[in-house]
Amino acid sequence: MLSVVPRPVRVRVPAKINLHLGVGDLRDDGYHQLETVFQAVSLSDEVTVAPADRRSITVIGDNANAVPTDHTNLAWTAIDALAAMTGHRGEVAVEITKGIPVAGGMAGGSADAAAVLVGLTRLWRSDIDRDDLSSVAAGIGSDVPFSLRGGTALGTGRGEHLVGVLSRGSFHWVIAVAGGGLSTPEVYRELDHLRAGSATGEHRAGPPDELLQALAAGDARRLAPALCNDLQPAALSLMPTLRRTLRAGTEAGALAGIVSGSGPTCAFLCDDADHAVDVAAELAGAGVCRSVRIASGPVPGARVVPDETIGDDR
Ligand SMILES: C[C@@](CO)(OP(=O)(O)O)[C@H](O)COP(=O)(O)OP(=O)(O)OC[C@H]1O[C@@H](n2ccc(N)nc2=O)[C@H](O)[C@@H]1O
Ligand SMILES: Nc1ncnc2c1ncn2[C@@H]1O[C@H](COP(=O)(O)OP(=O)(O)O)[C@@H](O)[C@H]1O
Repeated sequence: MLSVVPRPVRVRVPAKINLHLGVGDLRDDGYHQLETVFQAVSLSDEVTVAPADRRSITVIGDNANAVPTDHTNLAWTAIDALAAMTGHRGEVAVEITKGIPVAGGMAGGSADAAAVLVGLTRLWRSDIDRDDLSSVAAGIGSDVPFSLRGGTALGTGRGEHLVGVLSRGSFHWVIAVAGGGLSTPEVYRELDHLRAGSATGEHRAGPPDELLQALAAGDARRLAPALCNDLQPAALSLMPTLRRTLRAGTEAGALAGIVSGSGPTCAFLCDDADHAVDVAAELAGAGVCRSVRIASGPVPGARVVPDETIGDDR
């Protein structure tokens, strides 16, 4: 009998910035209660899944040698999770092209896991609805459901419970990629440590009401002062050079700068695309980061790339 080998499936998946990251108490399960507003931005990874005799992960692109290719890669966890759900053996070849900074606070590993879930659902012709896929995603990591969904969303719980947020138009960002990475658990631990040692009472983000209104209005000038990240002091404590990066971004004319998630990537909000080009050029000359990128958001979450568009700019 003639058997047809399914064609490889290519998925594009975005990075995220936390526009608001309110960190609450440490829970009994070791996670912190969050209130966060995610925005997916146009830095992306591309992940191809293909049938194979045995499982493999290869990683290419920016800083690829810092990414594991064994069971500690979140893409591997995602294969296990979907294979268990569908009864497949999980023998697939995964190729990841990194465009998202590694260990940068932009959810690069989560993005690859989300991309594998979308790619394998297509490759295996599985009939799984988005809600079920989102539950599988949450079991892999707190940020994975947002990488699936994309757009702009409010995340609660440990970040995995999402509701969409109204966001008008596009926002334009300059992204400063740092020379090294920061470990997410270490940054959360540092925050607990700073909070425990604070004699004057710790600062915690309030509700993101003003930020949500600025998003709905599509008003970057109103959004700028509303950006906030409770993890920022912890990231700055572990990597003090980030203060210079943040200062250089605002001196270069950005409306505001913020550490992205657990860092160390910094994101600078600009008025429009032309303004972002100007700020990026100035920041690149300041020598305060490894590389400078331009991005806009919101963009969609993990999506299969139609064959005819493969090779487009990412
Ligand atoms: C900080 C954030 C902000 O969006 O992203 P990054 O900056 O890392 O991309 C997220 O909370 C990271 O989410 P993610 O990277 O998926 O974390 P997980 O794998 O679920 O958890 C890794 C570890 O981070 C800590 N953690 C994570 C989420 C959370 N709400 N509270 C926590 O304390 C815990 O120590 C946990 O063991
Ligand atoms: N597919 C992946 N891409 C990047 N890093 C990964 C991946 N899978 C596992 N990791 C590990 O996760 C760590 C955090 O990476 P990443 O998800 O990019 O950052 P962050 O958690 O700051 O958003 C990396 O140092 C790496 O060891």
